[in-house]
Amino acid sequence: MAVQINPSILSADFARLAEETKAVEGADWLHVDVMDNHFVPNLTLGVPVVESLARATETPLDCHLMIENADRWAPQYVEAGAGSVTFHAEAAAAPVRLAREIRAKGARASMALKPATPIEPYEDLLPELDMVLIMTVEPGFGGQSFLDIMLPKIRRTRELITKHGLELWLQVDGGVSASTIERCADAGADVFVAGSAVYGAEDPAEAVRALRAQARSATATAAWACAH
Ligand SMILES: O=C(CO)[C@@H](O)[C@H](O)COP(=O)(O)O
Ligand SMILES: [Co+2]
Repeated sequence: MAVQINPSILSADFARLAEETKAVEGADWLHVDVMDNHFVPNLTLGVPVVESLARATETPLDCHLMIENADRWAPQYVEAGAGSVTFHAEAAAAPVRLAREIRAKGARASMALKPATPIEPYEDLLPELDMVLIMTVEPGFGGQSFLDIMLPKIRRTRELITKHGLELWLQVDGGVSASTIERCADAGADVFVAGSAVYGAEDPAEAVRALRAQARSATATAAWACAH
């Protein structure tokens, strides 16, 4: 099973974003946290910055929208150049219509769940998606501690993906580091967002390689992956 490591530029230096994208060359995707100070109590960046980032790097952009009114805004991030757009289930009025619109515009469609939102009500939506994001912290800030009470939700989500024979990716985001990534991989995650663990490291590109190696070896012995 392929694993992917997506550094979050939330932990990068926002005054040097173009250079910071180069510091993680070799990463699978660049994770871009969009926050509107309404859905979460923090404000980051919007469409114009995503347009500039898309021009500045060849690494595809994985935009994580922590914003209200996702139905209105998410398609604009595809137009801005994102290769994957994640909206929050809690912020989308019509998630099926939105996922179809994102795909029709040419990007991967992904849905995120806050820690208190269960996956089960969304089981029937999974075929409409390319990725599910299980938040392993409360969204809003980098550098928080990993919530290991989310591991059962990661396992249940992986079981649903397997049960329906789907190809969708399972992303985890929040507190993912050398000390937590193996538990996430063992539970069923295959796409790992890491902000402080990558940009806080002396050599961010080396941190990406090390996290990938750890995730790969944990996946190799994980029951969910061996059953494939
Ligand atoms: O979406 C978010 C936070 O809301 C994340 O993408 C963080 O940016 C991850 O940062 P670390 O927890 O890895 O430092
Ligand atoms: Co994020």
